[in-house]
Amino acid sequence: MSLLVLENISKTYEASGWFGMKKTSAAKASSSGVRDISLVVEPGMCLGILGESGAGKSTLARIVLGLLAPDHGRVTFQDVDLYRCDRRTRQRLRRDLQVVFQDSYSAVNPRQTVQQIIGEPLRNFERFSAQEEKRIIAELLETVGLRASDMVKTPKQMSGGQLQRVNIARAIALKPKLIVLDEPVSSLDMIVQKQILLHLKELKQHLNLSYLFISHDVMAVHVLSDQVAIIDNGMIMESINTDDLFECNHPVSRRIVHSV
Ligand SMILES: Nc1ncnc2c1ncn2[C@@H]1O[C@H](COP(=O)(O)OP(=O)(O)OP(=O)(O)O)[C@@H](O)[C@H]1O
Repeated sequence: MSLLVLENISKTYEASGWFGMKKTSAAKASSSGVRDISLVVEPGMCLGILGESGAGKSTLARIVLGLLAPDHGRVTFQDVDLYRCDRRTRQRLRRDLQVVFQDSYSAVNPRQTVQQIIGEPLRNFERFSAQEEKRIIAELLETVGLRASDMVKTPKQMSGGQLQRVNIARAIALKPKLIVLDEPVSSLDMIVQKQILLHLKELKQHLNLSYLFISHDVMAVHVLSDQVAIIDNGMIMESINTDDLFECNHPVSRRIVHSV
């Protein structure tokens, strides 16, 4: 069974111009989200979605996360139609479908401690004793390369890279099946980017995770992904094995891949 299947997904944003005036048809076309996207994520696989700014990557991420209903097409996660199931089923699926966003600081409540941040999904979905929860959080911190003693810190006391590790710990806390990584290292410096990408790769193997890795960075996609879908203007231009990424055929794919 495939973990995630997208079939012919399209989403067009309602375009209104300045002061609510209607846009011209050319402007409407340019604000299109995604068009006729089909893709599959198998268990244990990292599918990279590579595209330039405005290509439709975040739109796709929000559709996969159940946050933005597509106009057409179907999203099937663990054999369930994500937009045609009841609320209870969707909530159950939510624990297997986690996300790490680009901006580590805005993804957390600045007033919470690391312990409270990582503990949130545990409290929402499980019923551990306070002691057991603390033990799990300590273990999660060590799994992502931080120290158990970091749990008393607040986001302000951490670097961007450390805080992104906290976000990763929160995302893996419930042992999900799929994590949507929406530009998870783009706001970090090069050395930290590489450390976190390699760590994500290790975690994928050890925890048998699958990733949908959204990025504009061809090198990052190359490090982490098994397969890559190159997206431009809301459409998939080419799907390719990562090993063949630099030999892609489509002229638009070549432009994107060689634009580094
Ligand atoms: N809420 C919205 N209303 C109108 N148009 C939108 C909206 N969100 C996105 N768009 C348009 O849809 C297209 C795809 O945007 P999206 O944010 O998905 O791209 P992206 O690849 O994630 O870009 P970036 O890397 O810059 O975040 C763009 O043309 C964008 O202007």
